[in-house]
Amino acid sequence: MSDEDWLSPDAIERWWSSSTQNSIKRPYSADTIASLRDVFPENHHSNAMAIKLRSIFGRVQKDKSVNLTTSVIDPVTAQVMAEAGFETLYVSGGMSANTDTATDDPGPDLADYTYDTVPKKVSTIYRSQLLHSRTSRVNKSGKEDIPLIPIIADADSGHGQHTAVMKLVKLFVQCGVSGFHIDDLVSGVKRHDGKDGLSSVLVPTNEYLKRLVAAKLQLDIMGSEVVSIARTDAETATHITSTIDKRDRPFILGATVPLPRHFVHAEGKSNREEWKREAKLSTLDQAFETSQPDLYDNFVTRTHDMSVAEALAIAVELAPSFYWNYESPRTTEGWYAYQGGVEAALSRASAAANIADVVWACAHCYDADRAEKFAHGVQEIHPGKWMAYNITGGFPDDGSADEKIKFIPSSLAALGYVWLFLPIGGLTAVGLGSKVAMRAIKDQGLYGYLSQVSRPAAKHADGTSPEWWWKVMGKLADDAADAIGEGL
Ligand SMILES: C[C@](O)(C(=O)O)[C@H](CC(=O)O)C(=O)O
Ligand SMILES: [Mg+2]
Repeated sequence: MSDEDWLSPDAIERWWSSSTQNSIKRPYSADTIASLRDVFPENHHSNAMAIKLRSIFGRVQKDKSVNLTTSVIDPVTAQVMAEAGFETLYVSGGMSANTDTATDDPGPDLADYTYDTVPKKVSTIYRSQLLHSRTSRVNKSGKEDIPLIPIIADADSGHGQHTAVMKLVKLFVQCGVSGFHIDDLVSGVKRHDGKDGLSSVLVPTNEYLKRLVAAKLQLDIMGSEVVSIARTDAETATHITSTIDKRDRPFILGATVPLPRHFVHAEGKSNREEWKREAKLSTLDQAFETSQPDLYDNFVTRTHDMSVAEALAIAVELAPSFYWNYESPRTTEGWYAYQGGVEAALSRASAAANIADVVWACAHCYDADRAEKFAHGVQEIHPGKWMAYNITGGFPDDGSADEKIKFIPSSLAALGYVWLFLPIGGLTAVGLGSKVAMRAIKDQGLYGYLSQVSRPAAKHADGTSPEWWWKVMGKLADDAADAIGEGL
C-alpha cells in the first residue's frame, strides 16, 4: 500500500481482498480502520518478515511437508539455529518466563510477566539477526548471506482486555515479529500438580474471539501482514469461567445426581474426587437424552440455539422431574466444570478460523487420533486452513516409541499441518550443550576451554565465539570508522 493510499478505505478494502487477507472475516469496516490509523504508516520490518513466513507456510502446504522448529533463547541460539537451517524461530512465553522476564524475575510458565517480556525478546533476536546479516554481507565471506528467519512468538492470553491485546500486538509488530499466538485461557491459573482436577481454565468462546478480533484490528490499523495463530486449550481444559455462550453448551458439565452440598464444600483431594463421582457429571444434552429419550428430539429442536441456562429451562418444562445442575460443581473461584477434548477444540477452532490465519489445538503431547480428528474437522469446514501442532513431551524414555516418533512430522504434514514446534527444545539443547563445555572448563581449566570450547567453536559456530565477534563483526565498526574518515 503506497503512502498516499494509507488513509483510503478503498485501498484498505483492496488490501483485504488480496490473497494474504481474503480468508479473514472482519466484523468492522475499512472506514473504521482508516479512522483509527495514525497519519503515517510505520515502516515495519515485520511486514517483510511476515510475508516470508506466509510464503514458508504456503510452500510446505503445497509440498505436503511441515515446518519444524524449536525455541530460540538468545542471539547465540538464533545464530546456531540459522546455521542449522531452521526457517522459523519460536519465542516461547514459558522459556522467557524461565530465563529472562522484563522485570528480571524468572519463574514458572504462568504468563504473569509484564506484557513487554516476550516482545522484548523478539526485538533482541530480530536485531541480532539484522546484525549477523549485515556482517555476512560486509565480510563477503563467500558464504551465502545469512537469511533472516521469521520469528513466531507467544502472546499468551493477550495480557488483558481488548486494549491490552492491541498494545501487545502493536509492540510485537514494532519489535519485528512475523507471527504470534493468542489463546483462550484465563491467565495465571495453571496448576502444575493438577490439584482438584484443575488443569486449564477457559474463557467463553465469545471472549476468545474478541481477543482474536482485537489482535486483527490492531494488525489492520498497522497495515500488517503478521500471521495470527489462534491457539485453543479446549482439548485439555477442565473449567470455564462462564456458561453464557451457546457455543460452549455442549461442553459444560453438570451434576445429574442431587447432592446435599455443592462441590466447594468437599474438602481435600479424595473428598472432591468422590463428590464428582457421586454427582455423575454429564453435559446437559447427554443427561437429557439418557433420562428422557422420547423427548430428546423435541428438546434438541427447541433448544438448538440456546445457552445452558435457557436450554435447562426448556428441559424442565418438557420433563419436570429432570435434574441437571451446572451450579453445584462450581469451584470456589466460580468456574464451571468443562468437558475438554478434541470436539471442544474443534468448536473453538472453527469459529477462530474466520479471524485468524492459523488454528492450533494445544495438546502438549502427540496423539495421532486427536491430531487427525482435529485436522479433518478443521479442513472440512475451512479447506486449506493453516494448522499448527506443538509437542512438549510425553514420549517414553526407554526408546520404545523411537521408530514411530521419526514419522510424526510426516504424518502431521500429510494431515495438512504446516507448523510443528517443540516449545522447550531450545532451552533443553542449550542446557545440554553447555554442560559438556562447562565441565571441560571446570575440570581442565584453560586447556579445557581451548581444546573443548573455543577451538571447536571457532571452526564450527560463527557468532558464538569472542574471536568471531572481534574479527568478523569488528569489520562493521572498522568500515564505519573508515567512512567517517579523519574528520573534516
Ligand atoms: C507453548 C507454550 O505456551 C510456551 O510458552 O512455550 C507452553 C509450553 C509448555 O508448557 O509445554 C504451553 O504449551 O503452554
Ligand atoms: Mg506459553
